[in-house]
Amino acid sequence: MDYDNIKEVEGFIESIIYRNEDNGYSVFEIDNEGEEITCVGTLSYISEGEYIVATGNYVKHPVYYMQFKIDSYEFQAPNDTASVQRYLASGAIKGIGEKMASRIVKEFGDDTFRIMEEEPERLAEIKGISNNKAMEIANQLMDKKDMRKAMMFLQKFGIAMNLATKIFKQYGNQIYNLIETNPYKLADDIEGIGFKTADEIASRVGIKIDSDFRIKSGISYCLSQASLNGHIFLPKEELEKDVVSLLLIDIEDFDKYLMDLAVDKKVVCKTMEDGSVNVYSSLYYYMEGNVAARLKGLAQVESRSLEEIDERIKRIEKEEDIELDDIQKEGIRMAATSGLLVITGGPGTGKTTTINSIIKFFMLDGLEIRLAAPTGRAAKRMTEACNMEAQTIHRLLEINGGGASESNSRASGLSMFFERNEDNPLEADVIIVDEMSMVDINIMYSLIRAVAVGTKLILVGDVDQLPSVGPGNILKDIIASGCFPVVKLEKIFRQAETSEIIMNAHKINKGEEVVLNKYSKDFLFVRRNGADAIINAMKTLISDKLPNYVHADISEIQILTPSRKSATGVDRLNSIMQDFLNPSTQTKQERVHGDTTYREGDKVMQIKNDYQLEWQKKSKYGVTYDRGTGVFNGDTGIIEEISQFNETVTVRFEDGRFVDYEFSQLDELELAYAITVHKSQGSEYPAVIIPMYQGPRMLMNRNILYTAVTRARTCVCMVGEEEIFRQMAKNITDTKRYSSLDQRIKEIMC
Ligand SMILES: Nc1ncnc2c1ncn2[C@@H]1O[C@H](COP(=O)(O)OP(=O)(O)OP(=O)(O)O)[C@@H](O)[C@H]1O
Repeated sequence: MDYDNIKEVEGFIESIIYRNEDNGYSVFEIDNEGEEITCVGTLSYISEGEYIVATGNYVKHPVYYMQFKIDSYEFQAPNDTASVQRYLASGAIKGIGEKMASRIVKEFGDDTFRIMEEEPERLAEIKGISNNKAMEIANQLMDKKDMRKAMMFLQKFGIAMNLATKIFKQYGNQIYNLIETNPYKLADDIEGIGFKTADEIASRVGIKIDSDFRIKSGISYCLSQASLNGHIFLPKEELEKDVVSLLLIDIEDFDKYLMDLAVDKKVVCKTMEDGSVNVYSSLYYYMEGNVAARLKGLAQVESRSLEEIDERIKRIEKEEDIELDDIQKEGIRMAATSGLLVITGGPGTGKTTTINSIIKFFMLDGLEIRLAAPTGRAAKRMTEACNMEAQTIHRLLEINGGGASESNSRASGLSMFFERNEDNPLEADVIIVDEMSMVDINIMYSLIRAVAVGTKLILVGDVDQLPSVGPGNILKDIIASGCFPVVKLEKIFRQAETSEIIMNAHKINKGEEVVLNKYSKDFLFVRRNGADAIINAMKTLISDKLPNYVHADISEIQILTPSRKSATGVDRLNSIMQDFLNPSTQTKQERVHGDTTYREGDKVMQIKNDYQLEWQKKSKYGVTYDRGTGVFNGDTGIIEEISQFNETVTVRFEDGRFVDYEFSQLDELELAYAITVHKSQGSEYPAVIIPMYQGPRMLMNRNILYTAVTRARTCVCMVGEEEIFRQMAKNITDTKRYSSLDQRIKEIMC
């Protein structure tokens, strides 16, 4: 065949081989009078059975040979009886099979399509088609036509195909009117469309920049952006400033817009005692209130003989061969007599020892105890430290997949995802949650809804760790409220000679001088100047020095760095360390996705919670013995295999789970030779390496340094400039987080 001269093909779409709903890229086969042609192209809409006329040219694919690459195309209504019959029989219209199609065409001939569109009631003349069915068929035809038109329309605004489908499903033919009057509604209603996209559409259709819709949508957007930075609310003045700089207009009567949004129940404005006003998105306002009320409900006092408690503490001390400190004992007494307890302290202050004694105490009562932590790694650590199974909070609450995404779940406080809630609370007498500093308002709300009054809740954590990534300041606020029993552990039990990590972490936290040298057993500072010299020294440490020193595999040693983008940020370090530790070879398969090359043998991390991702556990013979769903933010593993044929990347996670990622799902993974300190929260590694090099000031602070250092079990290795270390240790200008759980608790408790 003379492929070079063929510039147009046409035929029925026989089968869709591949379609990316994000960008419309499709591979499909058409039947051109018996000849099958494989076509590739970006199509806003596609459906098997449609008749397409496409222009383009043939290209040669290395595996699939000749394919027709589409430049432009149009769908044509079938125009001869054979085509009409074929279209109807293709399954494109639900409820019409081959036999029915031939009956219809026999009756109406070439006029079939016109009749179906203009006089659909006549379809009922055909045997087997009732009046209702006739109308249903007509509706389907109409819908298809409408959908095609809407997709083409939305594409003009650069809206991805799957979003366009969602938009059409939500609004149908209202979409044209909506886009012309208030495209900002899309940002409210459609997950995946944000203010920026809506604003872009609005400017194209000529909506005024000071339109009410734009201002109100801008306010909601600024509040949601604030929540991404951890805030539950914003002071009114700050919000107004954000909105003005977003919209680049003067707003005369800001209060009026706030009032409108409050009437629509989108925001809550709260006037404080000093007359200032805080603005909340309604979601977080009610979540905070709910968490406060439920905490109050749990905080019941149980009367119990102190003598009996102390007797039992003695018994535990004897059995465990340990002498508990006075505060630790007090902690056990409080746990025995309170429905809600917080235990807080820095590293090595005996939190785990106290939890373990509490567990023993309640075991002697025969109580059912459940342990949980916010991430998989933290839960694993807790399991080892307590010698009892700990789960992620997600698993504890029995995540059910639900079919929605995380951002969707945010809108409903995640709760739609969990089997456990107020109607089906956790069946436990005592629930102990570790690493509470990582718990944000969403997960706290979901957790507390599932804890019935009468179940004891013990919250454990170190308030000086970085706050949660999500909004809220839960642990700090609960303590700050002063309304609940808190055990503050301050004595460092691990001695200086055995752990400089612990001693120095406490010094950093208190702002005391830390001696830096390279002769320490576990707190090393290697002086280097300049990013490249620092990275070279890091290479030697990770490949040569540390694995033997801490008896760990290279993959277990973690590089932690404050920033993403600097010269020693995550992105650059990952690319350098990948080349160094896992270079390209002929035998290793690779897959490029975005800016990243994924290679067999690479260390990777899951970077979002995906409740639907399937995993399997396999025996050493490759036989699956366990399977389930859910892979969570922070889970780390190694790329075991990349299959170009199946278009999958298989990752073996640290806990032995295998997960197949389709190539299109690679956004969920990141290389993990280096990770941010934020991502390392709740994890512990045998050794960590931290570059000490300049970066964005707001990330070069004490909180980050403290969190990074406390991630190391056996050895912390800092490489770089001493001055940077000193600056970080000094910088306590914590970026302010607006949350008010402490106030809300006080309001209902006092
Ligand atoms: N009362 C005590 N007497 C003697 N040693 C203790 C006591 N309490 C804790 N320790 C010891 O101190 C060390 C640190 O305690 P533990 O692991 O409980 O602290 P932690 O706060 O959980 O630390 P991290 O946050 O670093 O895990 C352990 O070796 C533990 O055995």
